[in-house]
Amino acid sequence: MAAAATIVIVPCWASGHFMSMIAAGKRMVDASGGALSLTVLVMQAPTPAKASEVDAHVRRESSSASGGLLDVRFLSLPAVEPPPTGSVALEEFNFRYVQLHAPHVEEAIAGLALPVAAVVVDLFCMPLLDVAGHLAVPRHVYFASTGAFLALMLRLPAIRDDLAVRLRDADAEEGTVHVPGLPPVPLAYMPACLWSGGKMSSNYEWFEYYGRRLMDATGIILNSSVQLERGVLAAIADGRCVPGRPAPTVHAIGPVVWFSPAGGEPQQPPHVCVRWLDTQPPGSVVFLCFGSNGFLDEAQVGEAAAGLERSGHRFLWVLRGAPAADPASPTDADLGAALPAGFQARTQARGLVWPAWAPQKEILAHPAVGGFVTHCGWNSALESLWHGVPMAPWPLYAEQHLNAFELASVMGVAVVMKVDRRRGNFVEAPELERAVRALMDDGADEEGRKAREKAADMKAACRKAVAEGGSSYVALRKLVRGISHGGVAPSP
Ligand SMILES: O=c1ccn([C@@H]2O[C@H](COP(=O)(O)OP(=O)(O)O[C@H]3O[C@H](CO)[C@@H](O)[C@H](O)[C@H]3O)[C@@H](O)[C@H]2O)c(=O)[nH]1
Repeated sequence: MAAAATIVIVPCWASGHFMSMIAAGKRMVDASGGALSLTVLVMQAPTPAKASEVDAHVRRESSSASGGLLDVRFLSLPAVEPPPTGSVALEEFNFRYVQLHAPHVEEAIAGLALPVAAVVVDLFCMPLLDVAGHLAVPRHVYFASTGAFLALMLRLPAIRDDLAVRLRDADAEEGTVHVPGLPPVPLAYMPACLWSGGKMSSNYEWFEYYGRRLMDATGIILNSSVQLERGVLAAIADGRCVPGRPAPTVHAIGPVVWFSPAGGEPQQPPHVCVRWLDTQPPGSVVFLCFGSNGFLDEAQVGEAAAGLERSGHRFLWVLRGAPAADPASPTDADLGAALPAGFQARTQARGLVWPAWAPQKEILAHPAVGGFVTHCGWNSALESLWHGVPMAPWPLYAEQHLNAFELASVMGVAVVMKVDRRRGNFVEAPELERAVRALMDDGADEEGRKAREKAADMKAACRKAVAEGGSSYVALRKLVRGISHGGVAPSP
């Protein structure tokens, strides 16, 4: 049937956000049974490397969407001149860059042929909430991270003074922070976007702003589920985050990962990493990967190589090189130069180092993979849980330290690994060796055994959440019903 209205989504250009939001948008359209279409307004990314990543995503998604059953359209917004970077904090730059798109977003929405049922903006595109407000269209925020980070952000304005003082204190590492619904969070696990290098981050005030603006949304669409984060979701719903004001309804529709039987879109012919995994015994390989932006410096690569070698375990290591021009885009690594002399020769019988983007979803779905050393980007964590793979958290930036705490100390699906924040999240070789052994040694380590069991439980819980009648399935349908009935025609 032809769609009667469209959902407009405005994703942020970062891959971990962009792909997650497209997948969520498609899921909404699918759940509407054809009553809604999806219109994706694509901002040109501010750097050439990110712009080409976004182009690749749009090309791939446009071809698969047109070949499929879903009504999905991509509209490119006119390019804007990025604001000067200078000494401006990253979040301020992003905010100003997004804000410059507001007139183009308004014009694009006004020019649509179908009535607009809702506008959904990424967390980092929050200035565009005002456009939807101006057009009197329901406005939702898509939150690609955890409910725990959402609870903390909602709480930031209320705890500003207390937190600001403590985060400014270089010796504050011993304290804890109260995130509603979580056990006390040690300061060492505070997100790096709030606290880094032993002091308050220059981005702090922007996250506080986002926390405040979240309250202006009609609803918050969250890539998580009640099964994964019952405590924090209850705390948000009970109004424990913002004193005296209920938060907007949180629609926990996750995990939003791809749901083909293999858990990804298998490449033909299979990728080198997958072909190598095909030759390894079940559950024997530890996989190391650090998301779309993560990379390790030279000293850390040497230390990680030593830890992996001493662990004696099989490994698949995605090793990216330091960014060249764009600080958020790692390059393909020159393995000869990056790895310690002789490492590859000594470990070639049991290890593969891959220097470029790898098919992570396919890798995590592979039966040979038994553990995942991850930077704890939330998509990576969800993909791991979807396949029941236990983790060793190695957080690097953004909110990843908080995710690491939740995975290890709340969900119990990860073994703790000591990451030295004061040394740029450095992990010593013996610590990596210990964590890999704990994760992979069969039954030898109690923490590892529990993490494997819990990860298997979470695999079942994730699948149950999105299956018919599951909490995320129900939340998605409720959201879509609400959107279908609340749509209004765009302004003439
Ligand atoms: O070689 C690679 C590297 C990554 N991926 C995929 O890229 C995505 C990475 O997403 P994520 O794990 O969330 O990491 P980031 O790209 O770092 O994501 C950003 O966005 C996330 C969602 O808000 C946050 O949780 C992170 O901290 C933030 O860095 C995942 O789907 C991976 O499967 C690959 O397929 N191959």
